[in-house]
Amino acid sequence: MQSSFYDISSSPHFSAIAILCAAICTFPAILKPSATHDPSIPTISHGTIPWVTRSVELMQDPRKFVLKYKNQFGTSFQLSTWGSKIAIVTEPGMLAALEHQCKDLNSSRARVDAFRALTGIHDCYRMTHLMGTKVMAVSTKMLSPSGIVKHGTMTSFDEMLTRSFDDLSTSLSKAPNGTTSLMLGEFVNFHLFQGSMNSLFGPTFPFECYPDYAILSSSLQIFFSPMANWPFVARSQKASRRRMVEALMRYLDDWWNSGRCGHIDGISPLVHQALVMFKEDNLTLEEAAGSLLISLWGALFNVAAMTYWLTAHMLQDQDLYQRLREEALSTTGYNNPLLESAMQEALRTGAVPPPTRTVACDSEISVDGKSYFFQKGATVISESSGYHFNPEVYLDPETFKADRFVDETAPKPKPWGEGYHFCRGMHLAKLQIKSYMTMVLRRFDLKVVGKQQFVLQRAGLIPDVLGSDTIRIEVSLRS
Ligand code: HEM
Repeated sequence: MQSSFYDISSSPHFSAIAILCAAICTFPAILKPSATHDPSIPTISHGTIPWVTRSVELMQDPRKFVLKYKNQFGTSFQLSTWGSKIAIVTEPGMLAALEHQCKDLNSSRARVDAFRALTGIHDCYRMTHLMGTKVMAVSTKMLSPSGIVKHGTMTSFDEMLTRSFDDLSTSLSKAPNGTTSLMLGEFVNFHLFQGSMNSLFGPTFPFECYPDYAILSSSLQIFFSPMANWPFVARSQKASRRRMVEALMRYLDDWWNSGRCGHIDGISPLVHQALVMFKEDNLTLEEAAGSLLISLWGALFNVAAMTYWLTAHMLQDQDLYQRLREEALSTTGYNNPLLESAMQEALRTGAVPPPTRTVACDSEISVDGKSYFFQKGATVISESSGYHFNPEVYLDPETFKADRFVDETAPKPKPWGEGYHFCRGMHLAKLQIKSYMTMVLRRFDLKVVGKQQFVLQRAGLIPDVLGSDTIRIEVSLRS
């Protein structure tokens, strides 16, 4: 990605700047007296600069932050930012229990923030409501294990992935030395984008918008920041985001204007039904395209991050690479025990944007007999690394052990969220990761070029595979 003054999202100090800006924007809030409350959630001390130091520490390395304060305070703790609190819960079940007891704990603000960040469409309450209610009900059915089989979701994913790898094979066979060199994040994202978009939208999807998707997905931190709407900030990233929305509007245009009888070639029943609902609820074409962009991102972003992480680990360990390849070559499908286990280990050690909720009014809830007070306006973040790196659950948690889950009784990782908003796409995601890995293992040789840093970076709380990738690979046809 080109770098300029405007591309400040790539600066390591961006988190600090964003938080400072948030602080300035919310300054009046700290002048109000805060409600008196039972301080049963331990609060982390301010640090050298009140309201700033700890927020920056959290954004710089969320996993390290969570593990450090979990050791000190236990499963939940909070920090003060200007005018509000961030409560962090680290154990599976806590977020679901909170949601269950507290109707005032909701995801609306997080959804609206995500919608605005990803689409640039400011007025998005109708869309977030529709997506969170009617479309979610359809997703639950269609993305279930039986729904995936019934609607051929993996078939269309596999077909397009195969075609995308066929194109790569052809270009490799014509290349003078039979290899191509590129960044691992690019390799993973590009081909998954082809498969995933085909399975959701069909072959008329504007696949040429991939470069804009790549820029958008590595610019999220800046779009989530209070500076996002400043006119001179991230102009090139905003242009990519706009082009994505426009490409989806063109994709929809004919169908949208065709009345009820139109059909989009190869579209998944899930997206088709969502479009019918968008029309029935009188969304504009732009709002419908924005909603598709959200679905597109939700379906691809985490799958690509986890696949990247798994591939990176495989390339770092030649013995594992060899064993995965032998397994892939000796079977026909992709339900292979070592691959399954290595994928679970990637899901354990990788990172996802953590589920986030807002507390609409002062609330007291109890979890496992312990009472917790949440102040109105507080943000609740559920960070699974507290569980995934707990040595009482996973022996030697910092080490990537590909065989860890060959023993099927080992407790499975939980990167899927929980409660009302748990991941509907988890079954599909696992199949896609395994399909991608199996095809790569069967068809190509990958080699890391030079010494690279194997770290799954986050930009703030969001994994940033494309923006911070340092792993260059050489790809050739399998020898
Ligand atoms: C490795 C891949 C994936 C991971 C780690 C993952 C993780 C998550 C997490 C943590 C949530 C909870 C969000 C929250 O509570 O705010 C979630 C929700 C969801 N995910 Fe996934 N996801 C993945 C892949 C997918 C795929 C492939 C799809 C669909 C094709 C999908 C569809 C959904 C849906 C529909 C929701 C519910 C959103 C809501 O209710 O707001 N996910 N996912």
